[in-house]
Amino acid sequence: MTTLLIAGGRVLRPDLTVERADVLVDREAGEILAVEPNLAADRDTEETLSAEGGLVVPGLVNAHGHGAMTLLRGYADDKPLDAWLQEDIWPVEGVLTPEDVRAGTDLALLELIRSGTTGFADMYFHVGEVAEAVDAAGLRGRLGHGVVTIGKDEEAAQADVDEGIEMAREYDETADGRVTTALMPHAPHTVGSEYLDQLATAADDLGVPIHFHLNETQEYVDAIDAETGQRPVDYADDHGLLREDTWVAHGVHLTAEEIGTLAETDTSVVHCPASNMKLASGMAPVQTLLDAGVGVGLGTDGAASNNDLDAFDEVRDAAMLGKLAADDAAAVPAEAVVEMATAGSADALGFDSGRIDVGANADLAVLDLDAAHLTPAHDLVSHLAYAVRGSDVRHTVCDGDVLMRDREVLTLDAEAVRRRAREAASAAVDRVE
Ligand SMILES: N[C@@H](CCSC[C@H]1O[C@@H](n2cnc3c(=O)[nH]cnc32)[C@H](O)[C@@H]1O)C(=O)O
Ligand SMILES: [Zn+2]
Repeated sequence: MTTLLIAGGRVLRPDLTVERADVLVDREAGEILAVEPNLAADRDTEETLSAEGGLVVPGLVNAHGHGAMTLLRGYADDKPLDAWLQEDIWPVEGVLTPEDVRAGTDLALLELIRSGTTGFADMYFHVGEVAEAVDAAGLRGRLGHGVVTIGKDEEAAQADVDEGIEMAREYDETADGRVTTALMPHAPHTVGSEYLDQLATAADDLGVPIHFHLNETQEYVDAIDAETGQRPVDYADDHGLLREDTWVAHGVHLTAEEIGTLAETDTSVVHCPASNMKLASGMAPVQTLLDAGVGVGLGTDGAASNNDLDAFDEVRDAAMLGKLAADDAAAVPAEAVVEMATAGSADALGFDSGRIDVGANADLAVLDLDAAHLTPAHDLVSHLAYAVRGSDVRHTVCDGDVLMRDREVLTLDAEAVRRRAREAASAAVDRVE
């Protein structure tokens, strides 16, 4: 066994207390071996990371996004969801090559590592490229092909469903278990009902979870109502999409009955506050979801509706918007948002991560607390919720491997990644214009 020691700092524990402790990691198993004060390096210790003056936190988990949309960051802003997708985003996505998706995903992974995110969910296409990128960059990803059948003839629709199933089969449990998959119908109204049934059956066959956009805008809710006369949650439930391992994105426009059904079926909801604000989709009832016992995680959504992948921004936005939505400054407190971005998102994705504890995945980040905007330090959980930024991350570790040391990313050539993404983005835009 070889070990990695993270020494000299304070540690955020699963109960959100902070203690002085070192963290010892089994590199081969990718697991945390010990969390105790004064652990010394021994002959098994290959590497020591300094956490002096810092705080060791679980690597954040970004539970909803579209990685390669980094290529479209700043390409089209200030529009509502439907117009933005149909007029701007989908035309460019239509010309993206597998190499483009690789370049955009690499850029996303670079940004995630640099801001202390170690686990994420990705709904996109050319999933083979995404899986290879995640394997090489060293993060943990739950990946899927976003299936859309609306507006396609039967052959094309079936081909998209088949691709979703094939990708989930091919890449599940690859990259030493860091890459897992899910079946990802884009949304209840963009995938035909017979195809939803096929995907639900495939999820049983393959033993993988289901993920989709749910009740993101009033228009999305109205589309299902017009088609079926049902609320989308009932419709999704009738098609067997709501399960203990299902996680849905957004959940902005939900009735009390729908929230009850999500709780009963153990479906997790991933809140994406920045995307919801930017597209004016609405305010998710986050405190009501928490009160109902629904598992809640956090996501950035794609970089084109955010416009960055810094999960610490999302944590702060979730607390702010949660209070506004509940009209109550005590709603969605600091502890709740920190929990959502760590254990909440990890649980939603089925990762044994999101907690610094013996036996958990060694997915963690070390934050530098030595900064003007983090002074003084009355309460570090408050800082995590309201003041820390992704740029405060000093080291990032996933599965026992160091992905960033002293702000130098070790698994990606940052310069080359940015150059390739710039080139891919401008060539793609040139092809549509
Ligand atoms: N196979 C599909 C692609 C689906 S990937 C997932 C899709 O979700 C889109 N997307 C990004 N953000 C959002 C959102 O907030 N709501 C709904 N869709 C989104 C994204 O642009 C991407 O096209 C096709 O051929 O069109
Ligand atoms: Zn999305």
